[in-house]
Amino acid sequence: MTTSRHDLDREIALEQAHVDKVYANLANATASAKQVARQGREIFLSDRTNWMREEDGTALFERDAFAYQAARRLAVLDAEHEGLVFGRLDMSEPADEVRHIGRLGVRDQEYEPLVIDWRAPAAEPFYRATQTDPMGVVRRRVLRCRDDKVVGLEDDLLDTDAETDLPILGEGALMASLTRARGRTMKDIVATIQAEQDEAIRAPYQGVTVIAGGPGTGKTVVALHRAAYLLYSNRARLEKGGVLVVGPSNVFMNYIERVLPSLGEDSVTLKAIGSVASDVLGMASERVDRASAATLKGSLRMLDVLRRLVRLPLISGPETLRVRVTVKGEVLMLHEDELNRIRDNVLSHTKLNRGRGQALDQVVAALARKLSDDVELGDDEVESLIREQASLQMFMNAWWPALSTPQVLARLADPRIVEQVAPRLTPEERADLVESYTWLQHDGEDSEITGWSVADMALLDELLDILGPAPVDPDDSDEPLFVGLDAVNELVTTADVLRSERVEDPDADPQRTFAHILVDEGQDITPMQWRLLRRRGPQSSWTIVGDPAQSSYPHQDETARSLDEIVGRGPRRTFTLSTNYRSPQEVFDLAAKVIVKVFPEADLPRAVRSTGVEPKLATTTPADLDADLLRHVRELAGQVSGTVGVVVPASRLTAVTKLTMSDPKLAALEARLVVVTALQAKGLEYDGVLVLSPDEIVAQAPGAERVLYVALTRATQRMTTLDVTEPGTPAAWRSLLS
Ligand SMILES: Nc1ncnc2c1ncn2[C@@H]1O[C@H](COP(=O)(O)OP(=O)(O)OP(=O)(O)O)[C@@H](O)[C@H]1O
Repeated sequence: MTTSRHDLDREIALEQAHVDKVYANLANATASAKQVARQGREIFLSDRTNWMREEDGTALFERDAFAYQAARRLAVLDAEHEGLVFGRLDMSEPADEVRHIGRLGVRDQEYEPLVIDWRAPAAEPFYRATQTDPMGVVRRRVLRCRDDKVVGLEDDLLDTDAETDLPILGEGALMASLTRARGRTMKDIVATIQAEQDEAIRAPYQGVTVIAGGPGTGKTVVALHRAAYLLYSNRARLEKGGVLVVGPSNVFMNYIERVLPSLGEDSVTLKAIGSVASDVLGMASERVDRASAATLKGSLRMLDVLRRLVRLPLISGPETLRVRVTVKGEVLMLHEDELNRIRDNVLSHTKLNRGRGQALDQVVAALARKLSDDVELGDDEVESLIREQASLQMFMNAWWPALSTPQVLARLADPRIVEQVAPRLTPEERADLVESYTWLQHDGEDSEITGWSVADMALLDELLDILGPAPVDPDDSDEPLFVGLDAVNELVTTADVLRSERVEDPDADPQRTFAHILVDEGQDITPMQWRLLRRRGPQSSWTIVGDPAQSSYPHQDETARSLDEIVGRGPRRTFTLSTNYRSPQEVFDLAAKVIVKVFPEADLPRAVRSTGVEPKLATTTPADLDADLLRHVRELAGQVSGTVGVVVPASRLTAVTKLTMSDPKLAALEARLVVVTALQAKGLEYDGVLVLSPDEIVAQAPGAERVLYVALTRATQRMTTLDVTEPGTPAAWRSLLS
């Protein structure tokens, strides 16, 4: 490989000339797009009777649609200071053709391509060509740019048989990119996508695409590039229908949020799993239940509990659950059994919040049937006499109130209710469930735990599906809940009826739906959460990213069944990524030893690089913990130039955060230092990682050793583990290493 400074400078100057031309053309296109937009607006705003001129305006818009698109995406890129051009292909077929590859396509005045969008078919060889199959490429060049300046380049000679005098420069773009210090947010990999990753990115839109592979194989970053690719190849469908990207937490969403804008896409909705249902619930959560409750609440067994809960009336017992009216001096009553039958009958085909009218009708009819035959009144008269009675209205308000989902779920704080609605759970599970809602009794004052949990969001969303939306104002519950037949008299025409039903359509699903849903860390999505997601995409196609070996939800078979429901009969394709781009071999070898003992079927990727530095396995005692922890974290911070992550068991999060902040040296690191639980660290990476007390992480996290495996696979450079044990007592997890 030629590496002389002179050659390099000459080639950089040549590339700079092309990049300058690209920016100049783009500036022209943007200026003309803006001008056309302005003219278009003026035309539309001018005299509305001048139809010819309006048509002119439309034509202008169509002709310049390309410029608009480019200008819009450029505005996003500008904000990111990313280099627009990052690659070049020198082709042998077609002979001597040169293609520059970039974040968006740019053409010159003659409509000749100056830069090809990385997602276009013509750019595919940039990612797929190899020396075995050069795909017509002689030389592949990666350009490193800072804003609009070319600062370096790396070449690969792909067609070794081709007679060429093209210089081959540089030392490999991938390694340069992998060894850079990490910041707080994920970067795009558009210049260094590898062939197996490219296949997953460009997989067809339809059905379900599963991206599997071990830690650090690029599943997340590949999935995000896939979202950008799908927007490019199916823009009309996806911009209209929307793309939803779901991840495990807000920290994770913040970590990945810059990737799509850096690829010029800003129209994607990003949500943590605890926020997906905020569209209908008006709330979100990040709070994780204790392991046993989290697992139970994620299970499909909760469906039976919720359905029974909705059926269970708020009032019960022969003295309370009865209705009594008087007609012509005759007392008519319905008792618990009869009322329960009506309730079951209505709820067998109607949602509770939509069924009140029917339930009232059936109660009235049943009461009317009780009237003795010798009362001489027409059926209609009897029914309207019954309906008028205040006792009936009061009974209906108590028996069939419009319910909000939190009101219903909150009933699980009462052990007597749980006893009735959860006969299939074990006594321990029932106790776990009640215990997880004790915060509802305390007004949240003395307890650290307040508010609904992430798992509750899926239960609330499910309840909404069972109940139907509550009417806007619960105080109006004597009124018909929705405009229905009762209101027809006031309407004039059939069209009015239809229109009115459209506005208040009680059968319309309230949640927002998407055309494509991308789920990251899919191994942690519980079956109840899959149901929540499916309601957001009944017709959508899916990209599902995950690694079962990192799962914190223990019942994988149940999860697999939920996933099968999503797939239905649609096409499903799986891509398994096999190279670990994150952790050095020394770090990953240690993590691999842990996971194969407990999860032998784990996908173990091959680490792409090695640093020669083994992880450090340190031990301390409870008494020395604070001092030793600070010492080790300071040491790591001195060894790496990027981020340092302290991964702790959940019970120590607050204490360790305070401890590190109280140390002036560590406090000075500011954004470079992060303290997170092992669960929060999912999907993230840091240059230096300290894993505190692996044994406690195993004991406290729902996925036990699998969550420890997550913690042990976060480092890009160096890792220290710190056991906290009494002198002479070895840490239990170390036995997994032998
Ligand atoms: N082709 C590539 N070029 C440069 N960097 C890459 C490439 N592929 C992956 N990486 C980098 O490797 C790191 C790991 O990627 P990513 O987080 O997507 O992996 P993952 O498979 O989702 O990991 P985990 O399962 O642990 O969440 C990231 O820093 C990513 O940018």
